[in-house]
Amino acid sequence: MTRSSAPGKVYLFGEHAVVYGEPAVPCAIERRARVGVRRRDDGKLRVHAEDLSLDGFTVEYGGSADEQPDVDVSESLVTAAMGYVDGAIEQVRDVTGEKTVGFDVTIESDIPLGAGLGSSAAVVVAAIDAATRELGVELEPTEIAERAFRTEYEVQDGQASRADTFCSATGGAVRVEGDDCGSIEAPDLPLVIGFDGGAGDTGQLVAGVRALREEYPFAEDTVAAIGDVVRNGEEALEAGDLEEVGRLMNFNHGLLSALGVSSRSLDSMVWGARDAGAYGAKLTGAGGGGCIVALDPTDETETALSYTPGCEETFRAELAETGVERLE
Ligand SMILES: Nc1ncnc2c1ncn2[C@@H]1O[C@H](COP(=O)(O)OP(=O)(O)OP(=O)(O)O)[C@@H](O)[C@H]1O
Ligand SMILES: C[C@@](O)(CCO)CC(=O)[O-]
Ligand SMILES: [Mg+2]
Repeated sequence: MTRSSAPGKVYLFGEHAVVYGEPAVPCAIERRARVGVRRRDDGKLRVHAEDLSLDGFTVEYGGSADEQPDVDVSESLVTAAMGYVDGAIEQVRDVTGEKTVGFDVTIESDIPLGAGLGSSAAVVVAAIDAATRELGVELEPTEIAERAFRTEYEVQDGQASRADTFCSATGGAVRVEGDDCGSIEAPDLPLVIGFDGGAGDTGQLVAGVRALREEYPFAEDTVAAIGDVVRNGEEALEAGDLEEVGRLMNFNHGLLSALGVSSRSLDSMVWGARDAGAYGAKLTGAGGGGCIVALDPTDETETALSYTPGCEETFRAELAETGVERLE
């Protein structure tokens, strides 16, 4: 068994707009997905996902596409989970040249699914690293990031940025603009997360923004305005000016809301954090439901969020300095 882990992330700035070439600044956090793999020579893929339903589930299939997995959980859950794992294994087969190899795959994760914390990227990055190493191939984090991006790109129907996968593979705070990806220095960030217990489907939310951009020219301007906010945010980060970073996060949330990707519970958590004195707060990731991220060095935001209707869980997030990590 070869195992790797990879972290989730929050966006300080720039989700959605990054899909259209604007810059974004995501930041890896200490919540990880761990993926263990063992080679199989019958070409089959057997996936055990501990956290995908209450009791987890196992699905085994292989060979031809008409061979349906035999499991007793909903088909949509299986399809969703298999898309990412399948895509990751396809990349592994491609890069190692072992076109017909199969795997037993076990996924454990403490990143909530579809909540804007990059669970999909973490699973794909950890799976690619573990499965290539199981076959005796060691990839650099940047190569893993590139392969993981291709997987997200396919699952999200040809609309994805490199931000989540690069951040998960390399760790730390990063800046992504098109195919230009790099690490940046960030000041100590007092990150507080609020989670509404819900989820959004990244592919669908990205498609919604795309439709809006096609229908209204000013939605294109909204996306460009997010780019301006990000560039200002980078300067504020460089200057270590957390108050300004917070103000720009607020601005960014308003623009995401205009693009239709916020929700009642996300807005109410954002306002809960602001009222508690956070420097700023915004939704993180694709939106639709899931998590907000706020900046607050005091305990006030966490306390306020724990009483905010719609907030199910609140916790402080630490920056993950390490991206993909080899466990054994
Ligand atoms: N623990 C897990 N086990 C199996 N599959 C998982 C797990 N965590 C995430 N996934 C896969 O990732 C999908 C969620 O990815 P999606 O991109 O919609 O949300 P996210 O990555 O959590 O949030 P965002 O992209 O907004 O940051 C799940 O439907 C599932 O296919
Ligand atoms: C919404 C989005 O910008 C971030 C999802 O975490 C999509 C992407 O970058 O691929
Ligand atoms: Mg995702």
